[in-house]
Amino acid sequence: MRRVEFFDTTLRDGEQQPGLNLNREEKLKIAKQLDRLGVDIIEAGFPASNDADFTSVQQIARAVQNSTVTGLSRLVKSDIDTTWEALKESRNPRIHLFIATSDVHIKHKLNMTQEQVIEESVEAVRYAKERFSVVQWSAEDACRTDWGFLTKIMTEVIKAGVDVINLPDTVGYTSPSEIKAMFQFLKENVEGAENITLSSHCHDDLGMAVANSLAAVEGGADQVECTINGIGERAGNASLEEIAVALHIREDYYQVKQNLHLPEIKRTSSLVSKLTGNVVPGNKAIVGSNAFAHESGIHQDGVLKESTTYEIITPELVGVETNKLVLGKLSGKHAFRNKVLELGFDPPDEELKRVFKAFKQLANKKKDISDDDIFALLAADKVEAEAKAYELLSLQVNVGTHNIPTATITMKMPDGAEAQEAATGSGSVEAVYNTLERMVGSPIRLDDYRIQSVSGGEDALAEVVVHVSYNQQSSIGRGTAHDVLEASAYAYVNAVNRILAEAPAEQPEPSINS
Ligand SMILES: CC(=O)SCCNC(=O)CCNC(=O)[C@H](O)C(C)(C)COP(=O)(O)OP(=O)(O)OC[C@H]1O[C@@H](n2cnc3c(N)ncnc32)[C@H](O)[C@@H]1OP(=O)(O)O
Ligand SMILES: CC(C)C(=O)C(=O)O
Ligand SMILES: [Mg+2]
Repeated sequence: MRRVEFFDTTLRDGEQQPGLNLNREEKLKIAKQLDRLGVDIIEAGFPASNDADFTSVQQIARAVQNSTVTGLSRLVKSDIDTTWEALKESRNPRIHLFIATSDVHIKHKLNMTQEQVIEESVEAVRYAKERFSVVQWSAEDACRTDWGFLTKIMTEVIKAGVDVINLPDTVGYTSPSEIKAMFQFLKENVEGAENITLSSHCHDDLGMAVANSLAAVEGGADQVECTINGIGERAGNASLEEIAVALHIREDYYQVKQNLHLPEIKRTSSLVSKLTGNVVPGNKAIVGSNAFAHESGIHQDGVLKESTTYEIITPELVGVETNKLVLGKLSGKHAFRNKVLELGFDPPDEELKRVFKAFKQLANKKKDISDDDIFALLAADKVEAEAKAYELLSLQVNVGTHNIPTATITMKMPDGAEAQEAATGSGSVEAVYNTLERMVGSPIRLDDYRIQSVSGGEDALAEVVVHVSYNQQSSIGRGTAHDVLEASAYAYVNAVNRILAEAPAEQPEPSINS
């Protein structure tokens, strides 16, 4: 099986992303991580473009252990000399020369003729070959270049001694079938092509950079140029992690090997994301936070029974600890039960059904359901199930700057009848508790009242815990709801119910106000 080499240009083309600026230390950190990932070639910068790039390329070339380090250069002698100065101490000095070959670039940008482009390329390759052990030459905008001209110029640079020819889709214009055909054509028609490495370098303007890179491999490319997280000029470059994992997972189809140590992928992606400030979208293939997450009940059930039903990549392959079953409004009972067991509860089926119903109601209102939310639902349900006497049916509270807070409550009483009562208070919680006290018909002292939010965010649940005493007994009650007053009422009713459960003989007589 032939091997495809990974040429990472995060530090050169990646840094060309508008607004992105990495300092020397940051570039060194990324280069060392790329080395650990096992990329074959690191393009560390464009040494002749500025002093910072020069120093950084030099420093990376000295520091990196296994990867070959290269730098970009125009076909200008002074650029080649500067690149040599930056790389001469590296283990395998390698230069990346480039010149545009498409009509539009030659005519409007370079203001040259095709013959001049060939002449300058040949001269630069020869000059570079006297210094560097590996010389790469790129036909910028190759995918918009006439194949006849490409054949001609490639033949000449091969004769001049080039080792690697890169055929970039500089503006992300090509399609998978077209680039595959282009590589196949040039491999067959360029004299000496069999003795050099052919490389692809795709941009993502039409969202096809990865697909085009893979098609180039099918067409015969032995090297792929790409960046971590697909960062780069305009819409970015082909993303390394996507190409690498596609080649691995579909090795049966592509029939190529690679040298990357895939479990370093996630760490590399996170490092680049942190240092560049480029947030990786949740749905990004391989490295997005949702790449191994499932929220739909049918998928969660499938994954719990056999993960390969919905996962073609194991999280561990790319250095992600585990997959995630996210609970939400589309989740089903299998995933819910799995979470309940994970939290250390093992309720009987009836209780589980009840809590699942409460969870579904909550999920309809709340975007992110946390473990704390589930825990609160389970704990609340447990005490309610232990002792159900009073049941809060509805609560309405009138408050306002110039109003006396008034609560109106409807409850199911221990005898099964519905009762309604209203009372005021100096604050809204007090109005609720005065009303409940009237309905319970006995003086119940509130000893302590605590409120906290369960999980974060604006839609977090409120959890209220109360300590009450009645007839020399004390009890704790807990209530959870989106609304603070509702949670307060649930907590109070819960505490009263627990007293009733523990001392049935002392039951306070309910008042009949309905
Ligand atoms: C497809 C790619 O990603 S190519 C790499 C792009 N990356 C960068 O441009 C980042 C670094 N660039 C720079 O720092 C600067 O552009 C420099 C230092 C390289 C050049 O800066 P300047 O001399 O001010 O020129 P400027 O950038 O305005 O224009 C580019 C010049 O290089 C010429 N040029 C472009 N490509 C090449 C090439 N491969 N070989 C020789 N000359 C080239 C252009 O025709 C233009 O020449 P002109 O001044 O005679 O018109
Ligand atoms: C310099 C070359 C390889 C390039 O980045 C491109 O053409 O996109
Ligand atoms: Mg590019």
